[in-house]
Amino acid sequence: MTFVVGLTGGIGCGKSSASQCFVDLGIDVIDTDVIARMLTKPHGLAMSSIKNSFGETMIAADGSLDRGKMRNLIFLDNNYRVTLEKILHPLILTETLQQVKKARSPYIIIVIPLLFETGDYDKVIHRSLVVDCEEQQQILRTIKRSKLPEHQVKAIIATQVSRENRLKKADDIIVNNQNMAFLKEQVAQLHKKYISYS
Ligand SMILES: Nc1ncnc2c1ncn2[C@@H]1O[C@H](COP(=O)(O)OP(=O)(O)OP(=O)(O)O)[C@@H](O)[C@H]1O
Repeated sequence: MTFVVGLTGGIGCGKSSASQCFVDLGIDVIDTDVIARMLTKPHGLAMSSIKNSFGETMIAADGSLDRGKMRNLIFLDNNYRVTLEKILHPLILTETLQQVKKARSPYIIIVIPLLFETGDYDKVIHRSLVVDCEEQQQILRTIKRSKLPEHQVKAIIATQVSRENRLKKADDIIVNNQNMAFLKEQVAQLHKKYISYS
């Protein structure tokens, strides 16, 4: 069985940046956010269930999920979040497991933003890796990249597991509080370690 590392971290902490560093080292990276987007494209596997549960109002003109509208809706009422997650999470897990089977690198990284929130991947991963930075930096990076307003970024952070708990649960931590070179250096060290485990 291939050695599997679950990479997580709060919004904007640098999960995509860190996972790109692993890709550059030849490692297969499976990104559950990419899978979620694939499932909610026009004709995506999740779209008929989303239409049944939420109606046409959540569907954009091209037939994909209207992510902005859905984001607003699930902030309004947590029941909507639960409904959406009940549709998406099993489909994401199934697709992830299929991609794990196809992966060929010495070990695999799965990017799972909600790794510690869901527990869905406890039996899939051998080790957890948290990409961490200070909350202020996290907020600035997220605003810069997503153009979401600060209050919405803070609201998203509040729905995620706390930084303290995430760090407690981490097997490995990337301290992403400097530049890209510092991030790459830490990924290179972890790469050596994971190769030795695989
Ligand atoms: N070490 C770094 N140096 C400079 N910029 C960085 C660094 N790490 C991340 N960033 C920038 O911060 C922003 C957020 O990073 P990234 O997209 O990797 O985070 P993420 O955790 O994947 O975010 P999300 O949870 O929203 O998907 C991006 O614009 C990225 O370029």
